[in-house]
Amino acid sequence: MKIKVCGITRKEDLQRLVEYQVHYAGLIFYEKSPRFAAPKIDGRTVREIAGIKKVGVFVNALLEQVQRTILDYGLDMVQLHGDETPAFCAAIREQVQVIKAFRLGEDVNWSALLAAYIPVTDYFLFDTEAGKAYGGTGKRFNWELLQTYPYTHPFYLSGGIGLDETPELLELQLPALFAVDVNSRFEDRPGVKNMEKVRLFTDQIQSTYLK
Ligand SMILES: O=C(O)c1ccccc1NCC(=O)[C@H](O)[C@H](O)COP(=O)(O)O
Repeated sequence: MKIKVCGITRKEDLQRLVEYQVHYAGLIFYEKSPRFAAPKIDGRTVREIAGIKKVGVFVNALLEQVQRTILDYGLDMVQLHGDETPAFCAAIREQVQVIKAFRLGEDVNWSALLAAYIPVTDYFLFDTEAGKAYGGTGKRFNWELLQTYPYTHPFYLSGGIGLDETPELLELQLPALFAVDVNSRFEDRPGVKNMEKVRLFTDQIQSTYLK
């Protein structure tokens, strides 16, 4: 299982993720997020750090803004966390791989939600529906829903995952589960990661799954 740590705003945290062999670092380019990366870490700093895939997270951004940020920050992937259309995903996918995020609650109609996005994305990400918030809420959704996921299209599991969830996470038998995405449960404050918690988590995941 791959690991993504989202909400990175500091060079030192990004460097530590490389050291811990985390696969993906998420940088949030949504100005209403307390983890908005742009004012805190610049493109050159991010581009110069190798050894980890950088994922830019956007919420209903303009195509040109996403395209410009991909180049400025050397993004490997884009995660679309708002109400982006399949056509928008397809346009971004001409440049980099695309993760489309969906927020889940108690129930889901998988085909109505996802079918149109399968041909235009590389991965899905399932996060938690929590009022008007787009992400980073620290809340879990009903993981039982995942037992009914009907596709082979790979997905990231997200939403409220902390160290307490690791045993349950490691027991999940879901063939399409590709990666786990963590964020606010590994912070001292928004945008400042608690790297000791990240290290414990990566050790637990990596000792179970072959990297
Ligand atoms: O984290 C944010 O502030 C955020 C704001 C707006 C859109 C997306 C955002 N985060 C995206 C992520 O991929 C988070 O890791 C995901 O929502 C899970 O967060 P958490 O429940 O805190 O683990």
